[in-house]
Amino acid sequence: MKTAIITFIGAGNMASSIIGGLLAGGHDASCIRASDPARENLERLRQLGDIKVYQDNAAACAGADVVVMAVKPQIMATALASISAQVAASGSLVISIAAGTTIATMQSLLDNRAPLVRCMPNTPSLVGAGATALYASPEAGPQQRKLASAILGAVGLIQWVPQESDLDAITALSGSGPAYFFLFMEAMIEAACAMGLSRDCAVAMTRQTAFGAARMALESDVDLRELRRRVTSPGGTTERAVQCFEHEGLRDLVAHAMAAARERAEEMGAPQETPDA
Ligand SMILES: NC(=O)C1=CN([C@@H]2O[C@H](COP(=O)(O)OP(=O)(O)OC[C@H]3O[C@@H](n4cnc5c(N)ncnc54)[C@H](O)[C@@H]3O)[C@@H](O)[C@H]2O)C=CC1
Ligand SMILES: O=C(O)[C@@H]1CCC=N1
Repeated sequence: MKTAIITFIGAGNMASSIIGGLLAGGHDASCIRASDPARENLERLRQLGDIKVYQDNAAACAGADVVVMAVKPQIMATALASISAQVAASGSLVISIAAGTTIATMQSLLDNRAPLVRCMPNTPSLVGAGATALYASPEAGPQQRKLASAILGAVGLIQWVPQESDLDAITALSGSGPAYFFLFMEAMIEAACAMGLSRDCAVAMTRQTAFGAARMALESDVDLRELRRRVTSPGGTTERAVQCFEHEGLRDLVAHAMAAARERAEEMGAPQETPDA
């Protein structure tokens, strides 16, 4: 089977991580294209491999098997308009990684029944440890779903979801999730410094603890509750801290914060009201 020609519209952080993953997985660099108005971003991408770079979105899409939309949501309408003719002519699969922009919005902007995949990756894709959920429009066939799996699977775990609205919950979970863990780590570091530890020591110990806990959560054959139980000696220090978290409403707080994130994802996906003339 011939190597798929994949065009990235937008050459920022997420595009660069996915391209890095594709190249590391052996995808032929000459079959990867990226288009961005910012020349310095294209130059940065060229350091990853000998990919083709463009400052003209339409030219970058001609003959592409897949077009990955990796621009900010507010740029999406302009960017899709710039490629709609080429996408229609080539029958390209369009994959969007933008938060909020729905399949219906994209299809209306592309002005055809283009096969589409919408997905929600996260920033750990930058280190090959991403978690991406995907949803396909009915027009996308099995081969195109397989291609999308291969592209996003190059930077970590992938999970197909059965309905588009699931992506809003995924955004609240794994899309925004890295920030929740960073916030918790920041709070631990601040508490440790307040106890008199040096900042360097607090940062090093917090980072390694997060890394070790994440590895155990991924690699252990027991569930999270059992892993937690094994740290918690009866009558000991962990028990005291966990009681404090439970009594002071950590679970409710997490549920509340994730509901707020999902609500925002839904707002971003809602059709924009046009002001009365
Ligand atoms: N940062 C995150 O945690 C996550 C971001 N996303 C989504 O990924 C998308 C990209 O995010 P980043 O890579 O972080 O943004 P970024 O700002 O690093 O990259 C966007 C790129 O688009 C380029 N651009 C602007 N106008 C353009 C146009 N008309 N045509 C082509 N390129 C254009 C910019 O020059 C920039 O290089 C966003 O839609 C975001 O919602 C999805 C999941 C997680
Ligand atoms: O904060 C945001 O809106 C985007 C989507 C998920 C992560 N960053």
